[in-house]
Amino acid sequence: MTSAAVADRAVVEVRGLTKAYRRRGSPPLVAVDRVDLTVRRGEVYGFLGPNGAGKTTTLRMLLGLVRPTGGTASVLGNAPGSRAALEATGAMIEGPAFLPYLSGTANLRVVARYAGVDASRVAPALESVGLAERGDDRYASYSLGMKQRLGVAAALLKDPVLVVLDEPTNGLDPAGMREMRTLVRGLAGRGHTVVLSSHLLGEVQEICDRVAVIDHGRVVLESSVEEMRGGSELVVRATPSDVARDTVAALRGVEDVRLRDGVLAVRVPEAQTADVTSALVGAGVAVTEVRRSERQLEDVFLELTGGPATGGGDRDA
Ligand SMILES: Nc1ncnc2c1ncn2[C@@H]1O[C@H](COP(=O)(O)OP(=O)(O)OP(=O)(O)O)[C@@H](O)[C@H]1O
Repeated sequence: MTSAAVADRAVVEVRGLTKAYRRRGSPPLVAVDRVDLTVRRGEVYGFLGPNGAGKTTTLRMLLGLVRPTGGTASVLGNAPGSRAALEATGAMIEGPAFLPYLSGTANLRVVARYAGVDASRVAPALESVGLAERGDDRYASYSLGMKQRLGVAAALLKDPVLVVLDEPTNGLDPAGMREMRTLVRGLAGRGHTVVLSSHLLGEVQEICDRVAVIDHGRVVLESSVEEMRGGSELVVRATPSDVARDTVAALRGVEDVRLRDGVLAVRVPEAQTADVTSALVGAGVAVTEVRRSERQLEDVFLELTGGPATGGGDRDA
């Protein structure tokens, strides 16, 4: 294969991946149902879905920790769990486990020895998660955000092509979340490919390049975050609103106009915003507000699944 072909090859390819758990006296529980995914080199790929959707099970299959009952998965062309796949992959899954009485540095040395990685990798890994100065402090003294970042540092010890992070911001306060987002984007900036799971729409929207939306084990959408938002809309408040709607609908370039609760949502190229305003004024309509609004991932999720994005009354979404 040429080097260009290697660079183009997907880092993760998943086709028809399925995991059914047998249950005594009941039909099997299909945790992951015929999932197709492609993760390209250098992107941050988000796996978005409510609790219990099957995200962790899928990630565990990518790491060779859970055996699929159907379909295929590959990491850089290798079977998950194979030596070649493991060498190319670093992961933080279901919370990092470290020894509380050891320092961050000492903990990473333990992980490095266990993983057969040279101890010289510990310092750069700490550095890349912003913990270089706290490396000598005991793990027990770390904030939750620091603990999570040490988990990412452990995943980076091998300097892997692929970094898999299961709910990396789970439980973090807003400052910790922000640090983790910056860290993840930085990983992609340094050439790593990142696959992460999240049940937080806003987070995925901010960090990821592409997203798979998963619901009840099925991928209901795989696309770029940009495409998923579907471009921006113009929000217009004007009275009388029905005259405003008809005026805007008659304009060239307007793709769609919807009137909801007295507010118009207009799909129109950004360059034509001024045309909308002047047409309304020309029609004698009183305009009180014209602004651009991004379509949120939350709206997309509702459209796709017919339900809210977080199950079980989760904290924020
Ligand atoms: N070892 C197992 N045995 C039986 N059922 C399991 C097992 N692991 C997961 N499941 C079930 O599979 C489904 C998907 O679980 P999974 O943990 O993959 O979801 P998730 O999207 O990661 O959600 P969460 O964020 O809550 O972990 C759930 O219904 C879960 O109860």
